[in-house]
Amino acid sequence: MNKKSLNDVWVSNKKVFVRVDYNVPMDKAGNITDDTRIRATIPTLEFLLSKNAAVILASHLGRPKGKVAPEFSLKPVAKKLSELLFGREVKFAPDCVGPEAKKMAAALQPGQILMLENLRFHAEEEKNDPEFAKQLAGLAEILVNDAFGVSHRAHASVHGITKYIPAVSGFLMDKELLFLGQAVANPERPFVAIIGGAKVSDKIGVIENLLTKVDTLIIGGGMANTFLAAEGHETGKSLLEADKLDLAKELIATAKAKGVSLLLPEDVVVADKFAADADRKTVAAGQIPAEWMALDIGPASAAKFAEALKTAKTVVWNGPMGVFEFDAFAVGTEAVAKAVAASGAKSIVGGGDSVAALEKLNLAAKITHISTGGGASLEFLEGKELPGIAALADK
Ligand SMILES: Nc1ncnc2c1ncn2[C@@H]1O[C@H](COP(=O)(O)OP(=O)(O)OP(=O)(O)O)[C@@H](O)[C@H]1O
Ligand SMILES: O=C(O)[C@H](O)COP(=O)(O)O
Repeated sequence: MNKKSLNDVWVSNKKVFVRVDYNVPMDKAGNITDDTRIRATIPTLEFLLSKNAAVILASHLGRPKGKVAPEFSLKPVAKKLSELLFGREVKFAPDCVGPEAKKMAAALQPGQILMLENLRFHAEEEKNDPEFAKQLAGLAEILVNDAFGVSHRAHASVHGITKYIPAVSGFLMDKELLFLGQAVANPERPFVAIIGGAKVSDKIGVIENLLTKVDTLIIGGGMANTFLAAEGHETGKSLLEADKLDLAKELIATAKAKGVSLLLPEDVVVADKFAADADRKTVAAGQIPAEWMALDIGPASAAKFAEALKTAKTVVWNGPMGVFEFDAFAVGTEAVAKAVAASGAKSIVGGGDSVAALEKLNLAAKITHISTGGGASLEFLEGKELPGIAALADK
């Protein structure tokens, strides 16, 4: 990449504004249920602290819509970070701008960490407001952007701020760009992509772009129904996007024209209602009964997909193969998780559900790269320019 990274700049004894994506899931009691995004930034933080930088951390959490909302406070995140740094103090500023934040940032000493309160408590963050961006920039001398997960948003803390202080990527950002970048620009072949999840409409761009790059495209999950219907199959009460049938037909034709092997489910697990305890049976993809709905891929599909993954050298996976939240319909997603892990390919996985399946099966360690980006990794795979990355300083 022709962008400057943390290794290219002098940070010793400097005040460094580190934008992270600590938008982590929490339960109702405010406990962090998955700290992956926090742990993923530790290498950047350890490096900065070892260089005696004064670290000012900023993140958003949730979508508080520009208003102060205590349930979206980053305070529990500061506590968790302190634990992950073996008890090192993480100071906490009650706001990300204003006199208190300014005072605390000014007083911060080399080797200390200060976390600012949720950036999205100010509507100006999402509006990319120049004055707000200037205030954030005023707290530090340089921006280290380690927030890959938010790099598809042109927000003040990742975009506007770079007009006032130089911006470089952190090590997590570097890692994301390296693995995702290599997969789309220079994949070792065969390159197999697995796309699942609820709707085709969410992932049209990704499917279109991947069709120009992959050798095999596997489609599962709810979105597969629209493709099955496009091939003339009856899909009963399954989730179906009738307005995307022509598009699905076009995508099938594009795959054919490009010589991409497009794999759709050949059998599905159908349910008599959308419920964890629904009656279920496995049927051929072409024989979904009128009153039933497909909620998972069947065993023959899982075996077909696993076969394609066996020889893969690069795998990209996003989205579950079925209604993974219900144990009875998580079998297909788990079978794909096992096949991706066993493939020995360079594997890149994004999307909360796919990662959760891998973690449940204790297979996450077998994956080459688990992306911390949801929407950001999808937009990257679509081939879009991400504003947070475009704004980094050129080399
Ligand atoms: N056959 C199906 N019918 C209805 N819903 C389905 C089906 N298969 C999968 N889903 C649903 O798709 C949802 C996930 O789709 P989504 O596109 O959000 O996936 P994702 O990219 O992995 O996103 P996330 O980051 O939230 O995991 C799950 O809630 C799952 O229940
Ligand atoms: O979780 C994410 O994908 C990022 O933190 C971005 O969050 P957003 O979709 O609310 O901008």
